[in-house]
Amino acid sequence: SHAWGYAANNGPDKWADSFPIANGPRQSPIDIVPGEASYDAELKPLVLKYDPSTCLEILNNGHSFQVTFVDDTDSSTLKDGPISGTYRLKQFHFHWGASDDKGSEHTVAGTKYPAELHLVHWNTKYESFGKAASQPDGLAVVGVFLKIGAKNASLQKLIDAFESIKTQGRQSSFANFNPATLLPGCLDYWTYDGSLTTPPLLESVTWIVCKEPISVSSEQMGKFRSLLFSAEGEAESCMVDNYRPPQPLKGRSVRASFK
Ligand SMILES: NS(=O)(=O)c1c(F)cccc1F
Ligand SMILES: [Zn+2]
Repeated sequence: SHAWGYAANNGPDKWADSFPIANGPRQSPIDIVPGEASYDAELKPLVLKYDPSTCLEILNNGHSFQVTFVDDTDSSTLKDGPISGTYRLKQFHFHWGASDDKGSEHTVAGTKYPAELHLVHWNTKYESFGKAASQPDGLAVVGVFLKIGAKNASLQKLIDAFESIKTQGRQSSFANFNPATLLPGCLDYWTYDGSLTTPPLLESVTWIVCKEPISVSSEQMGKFRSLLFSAEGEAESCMVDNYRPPQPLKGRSVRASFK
């Protein structure tokens, strides 16, 4: 059945069995090689406008934890950057490792970060996230690397909610969180055409990966690893290593917004 996951029997190396697009021409993530990215002076600065009052809930979906937003108006949007039009924030989530030496999906010249944040936006030229997700210009995901360092007060607000979403399927209300507090100070980015990094792996994502990481303490990473893939009453399985490794570039170019 479609019970995909990150274990040996249902993980990234098995996804092509049920989702053949896994071997498609624009799959994500990729290894970003800064020396091979081409600076594009026509790329605009990102314009992110987030309204904390659109924050709805935090949930454990069995693959990651996710914070979901009300997306029936243009309150929280992404504009400019490499995209045209207006994309609405739908949710953000993370990918991380079992130890601090791995966890990110994108890598930078082979370097893995301990975690990666994804802010998922959909193109309002389509009527919903679901419709947009099947279109080549339907989604725009902003990726932010997490690097071990100082404790991050903004991440701590998410961590403080983990007790209520420990197991798969649990969700709890989560209000007035401003995702802008998770962005690095500098919004220089790399951009390329890619896909969802989890099944159904749809090739509908304009990726926008920030060059500058945000900080997370090692203790905070430990709290990420206290979440469970498993549901209540099932044998406990720690939510770790929920990342897809880099995929073939297949001739795509990666552009840089900075010199
Ligand atoms: N990882 S990702 O950002 O590509 C992603 C999406 F964009 C949308 C849904 C799930 C998901 F995992
Ligand atoms: Zn993701």
